[in-house]
Amino acid sequence: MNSVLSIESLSVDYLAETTVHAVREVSLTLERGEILGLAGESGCGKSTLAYAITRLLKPPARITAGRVVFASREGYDIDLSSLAGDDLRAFRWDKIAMVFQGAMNSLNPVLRISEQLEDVYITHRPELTKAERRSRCGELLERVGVDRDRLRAYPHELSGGMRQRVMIAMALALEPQVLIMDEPTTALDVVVQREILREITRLRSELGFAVIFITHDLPLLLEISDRIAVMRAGLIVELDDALTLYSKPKHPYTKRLLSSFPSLTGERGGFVRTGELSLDETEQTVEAVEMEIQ
Ligand SMILES: Nc1ncnc2c1ncn2[C@@H]1O[C@H](COP(=O)(O)OP(=O)(O)OP(=O)(O)O)[C@@H](O)[C@H]1O
Repeated sequence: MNSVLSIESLSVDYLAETTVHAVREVSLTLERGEILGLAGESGCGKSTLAYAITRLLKPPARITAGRVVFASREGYDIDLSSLAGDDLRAFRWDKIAMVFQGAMNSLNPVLRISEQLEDVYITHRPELTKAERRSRCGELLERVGVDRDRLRAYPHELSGGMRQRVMIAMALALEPQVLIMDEPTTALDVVVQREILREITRLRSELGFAVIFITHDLPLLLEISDRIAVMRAGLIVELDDALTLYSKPKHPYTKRLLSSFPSLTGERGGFVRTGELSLDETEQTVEAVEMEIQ
């Protein structure tokens, strides 16, 4: 096993009027380069887990037990609870980056894309010259499928899909080893969503980072994930490779979740059963939707 992240018996409470046990003794290992899907209905604790991993939780949330350990490529372990302040901020961008659902709306409206991307390098790679920064920003944008001449654009001049790609570019700027994506494409239309997902799976093969991909959209997870964890009421109730989870679900809740997506039981679920992420199939789906739109 070659894991990059170990989550060990992690528990998170919200100390509100009544205490909510949002995450309960969750243990997970993320393998280097894998896409791990995290599925479950609204309120089951997916986002809380993501925030807890990256130590972005704010009161009234509190980690009450457990730890998260990052295994560097160089062979040393970092217990995230030992980091604070600047070290934690640097770690977050450098090693583990996050993309949220509404991320595209967090671009600064009065700054050009180039300035916002360059800022990442000014802060985290101060040794780079201006010319090196410029060229890296151009490469970054092209990597996520956006033309480098869009560097001069302001956020409002880009579509939602493009802005979300810019956010993904920004998350990848320092070549992190783990990318946590919480509903990163939910706000986008289906065609754009498909294109971005394809980009993410391609970049993962190219750059070798691991992904924790969070969504309530189980069919989508079955397509893109190597393994899937099903979460319910703060607990991981089942964790298996995507095909086994689909074809031989063990937990009654997983069965119920699967049966709540008719597309998985009808003909269109066929591609999932092959166990392969077929880009042709994805293409067909995109084409079908494009036809519908016309
Ligand atoms: N600030 C808060 N104060 C109190 N309880 C909270 C707070 N934030 C979340 N919770 C509770 O914690 C539980 C887990 O919420 P969380 O947002 O992590 O779930 P989720 O699976 O990500 O849901 P969604 O898919 O809707 O984002 C829920 O019961 C929620 O009501």
